[in-house]
Parts: sequence; C-alpha cells; structure tokens
Amino acid sequence: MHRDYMISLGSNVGQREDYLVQAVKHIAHMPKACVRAISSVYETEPMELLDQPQFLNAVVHVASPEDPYAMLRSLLEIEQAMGRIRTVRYGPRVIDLDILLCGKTVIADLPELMIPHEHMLKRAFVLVPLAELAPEMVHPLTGKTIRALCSAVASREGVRRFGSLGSWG
Ligand SMILES: Nc1ncnc2c1ncn2[C@@H]1O[C@H](COP(=O)(O)OP(=O)(O)OP(=O)(O)O)[C@@H](O)[C@H]1O
Ligand SMILES: Nc1nc2c(c(=O)[nH]1)N=C(CO)CN2
Repeated sequence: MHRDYMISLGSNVGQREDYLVQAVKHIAHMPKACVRAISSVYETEPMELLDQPQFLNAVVHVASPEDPYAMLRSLLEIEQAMGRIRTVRYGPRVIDLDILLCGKTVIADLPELMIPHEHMLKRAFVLVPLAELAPEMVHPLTGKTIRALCSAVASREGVRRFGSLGSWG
C-alpha cells in the first residue's frame, strides 16, 4: 500500500533554486518513494518573520509506503544533509521540508507531528503550489477542497510564479 504525501519545499538562502532541485533529488532517492508531480516554483514574500529574504517555494507529490513518522525522519535527515542549521523559528533556511497532507490521515501529536500541517490554511506560499497540483484534494479537517482554501486565503499577491524545476531528475 502506498500513501500520497504532499510535501512543501522552501528556501531563502544562497542558491535557492539549486537547493530545491537537490531536495527533490534526495526525496526521489528515498527507498520505495516515487515522485509523482512537482508544482511550479513560486517566489514568495516572507510570512511570520517578515525581515528576511524572499523564499522560493514549491510542493511535491510523493507516493511512499512509509508511515508519516518515518517520512518525517527522512525529511529531517535530508534537511540535515543539506546543511540546514536551526536558528530562529520561522527564520532563514537553505531548505525546509514539511509534510502538508498524507491522504486523509489526521495526526495530532504536538510538537512532533501534525498532519495536516498546522499552519497550511493561512499560508498562500503553500496553498498556491498545492492547488496547482491537487485542486480537488480535500483537507481532512475542514472538509474543503484545496481550490476553495486557496481562493479564500489572504496574501496570494505575495506569491509569484518563478519557473519550473525542469532538470531535477
Ligand atoms: N507536518 C509536519 N511536517 C514537518 N515537521 C513537522 C510537522 N508537524 C510537526 N513538525 C515538527 O516541527 C518541527 C520543527 O520544524 P521546523 O524547524 O521546520 O519549523 P519551522 O519551519 O520554523 O516552522 P513551520 O513548521 O511552521 O514551517 C520538526 O522537527 C517536526 O518534528
Ligand atoms: N514565504 C514564505 N514565508 C515563510 C516560509 C516559507 O517557506 N515561505 N517558511 C517559514 C517557516 O516555516 C516562515 N515564513
């Protein structure tokens, strides 16, 4: 049995596009994982902590048999391998990988793991690329489609299409 993970990628330090490409390569090399789709890359105004460089954000759809805790561990390992150093909460980072959704799964195990991702409903930088990949997908806590959630979110003007991760493979 595989699970459908929607994973968000963000970078706002150094060669941001290269970091997104590297992250997708790492994800594609996870045992038994299959990258099904990658959204466009968006350049986005920082949220939460405003005084930091603009981000590049994207979302990938990954099919994997791993359970959500194993997936989280793998993503944290990739962040570490790519040299992410945790300093300020919400602050600059070479790479941030978050699980947004895992099918209809709901996990409320704070602070370790929340699925759906705790902050996704207010984050245009997540909802815009997610809506590009899966507009009809339903957010299991609200029962609303990603298309509807994306239309409702403020701050969409801070999200501009930047390009695509054409040569990640
Ligand atoms: N859905 C999730 N995806 C990824 N990490 C999660 C999730 N739910 C809880 N976490 C936990 O959040 C911890 C901190 O994550 P991180 O340092 O990336 O926070 P942040 O990027 O500053 O803020 P945010 O999580 O709001 O984007 C992780 O170590 C992980 O245990
Ligand atoms: N635009 C944008 N803003 C952010 C982002 C991000 O990925 N994109 N990540 C944050 C911490 O998780 C805080 N703020």
